[in-house]
Amino acid sequence: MTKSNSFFHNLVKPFKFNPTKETQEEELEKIAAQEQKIFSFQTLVAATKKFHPDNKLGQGGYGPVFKGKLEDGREIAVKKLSQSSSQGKKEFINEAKLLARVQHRNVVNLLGFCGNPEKLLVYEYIVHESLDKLLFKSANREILDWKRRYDIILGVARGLLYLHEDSHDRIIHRDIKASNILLDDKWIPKIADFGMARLYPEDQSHVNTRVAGTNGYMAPEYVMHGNLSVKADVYSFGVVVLELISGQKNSAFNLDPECQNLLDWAYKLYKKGKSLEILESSLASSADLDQVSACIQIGLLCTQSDPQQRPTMRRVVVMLTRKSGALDEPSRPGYPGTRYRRSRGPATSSSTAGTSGASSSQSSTITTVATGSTSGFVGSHSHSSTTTTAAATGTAALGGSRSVPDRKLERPVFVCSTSDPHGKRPMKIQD
Ligand SMILES: Nc1ncnc2c1ncn2[C@@H]1O[C@H](COP(=O)(O)OP(=O)(O)OP(=O)(O)O)[C@@H](O)[C@H]1O
Repeated sequence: MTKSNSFFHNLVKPFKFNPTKETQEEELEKIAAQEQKIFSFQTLVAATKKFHPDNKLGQGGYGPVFKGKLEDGREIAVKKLSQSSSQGKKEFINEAKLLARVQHRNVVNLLGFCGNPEKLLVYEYIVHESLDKLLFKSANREILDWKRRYDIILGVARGLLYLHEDSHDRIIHRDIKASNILLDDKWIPKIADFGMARLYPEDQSHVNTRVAGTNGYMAPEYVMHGNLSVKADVYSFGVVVLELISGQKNSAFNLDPECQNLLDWAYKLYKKGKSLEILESSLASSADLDQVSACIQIGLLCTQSDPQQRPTMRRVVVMLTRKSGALDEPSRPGYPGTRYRRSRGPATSSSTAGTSGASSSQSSTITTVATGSTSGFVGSHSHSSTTTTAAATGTAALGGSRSVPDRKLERPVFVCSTSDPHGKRPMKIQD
């Protein structure tokens, strides 16, 4: 049955089977709610057994996530947005409706939402949950053999390409990392948390506490200058690629004391022609070594210091899927604290797309930082729980490192206050 047919069927059904006027109206309301993806609070309370702690899947920066089951049997994940946002109910619903239209095989499906009395988002439940749990916290990581890891790399690349170029409202994710990649029953990766900040805009007064990304995944130009573009996502994607290949977490890397982090290590080995040494040993039997070395090179291309040199996601997908052909030589990876030199030549069309607000933000945001304030970042293995914030006025900028007990701020964060008063609010890409 087509969608419009099913809508018509639903519309006439109550008149057929429910004789009283009240019930007809109730039914119609229900249908309208269904079509608009609005869930009642009671439905979600019942589905999660009153948000029972046993049903808690995890705690993210925006609030806890609970597993639930709807009356029709569908399993759901309900994200409870914590209360501190001043966003009105109407705006929330508008934004949620917009995001509900974002649909792609590699992006988590937002089933709907509830705006009152609490703000809740309802997602399809993804069986294998997040990649970080399997990759970094599980004794069962061999389950992710090379084929699965390669498919995850390709799927995430396609999902990001969709968000950047093909969705109705093109989106920069800003927080691509292993815990925001969920794996379904067929191990298909789904990007989660896209557009979260659209639903959760920050008050000006909260701007210096807004989570803007996660240590180890944030591109240097974003951390140091507040320059946000699609290339920041490309960078984070590159980190995830190298993490998937090595089984090492970039922000907790400690295998080689001479290397600051995983990227540094991968690049060093690459330059010596030994890049395959980063491959996790459990993958040795399942790996296609040509594919692995191509993926390492792509990971390094994505994490290059100069955002203009990084490929677009479209180019990444092409590189991942073509059978042969030489790849570009990656230059040194960047990470917060390193300086990068902009390439002098004209920007390619791909690299300029989406550099929203970059130039205007640069001067006022963090001139002091740009000259190399590095505290809290270099040597990420020794700073994995450092939090970095910029003052709302934009004067203190980087360098202030502190540990904050609040889960929301547990991770190192940076807020580019001048360029982006809404903190993590995802940017629409300029056409
Ligand atoms: N749709 C889903 N299906 C299954 N599990 C989910 C789903 N959404 C979230 N989870 C689980 O809930 C946990 C918390 O998710 P959430 O996205 O809120 O936080 P996070 O990504 O860990 O951190 P942050 O919000 O700080 O980025 C995830 O790690 C994941 O395991």
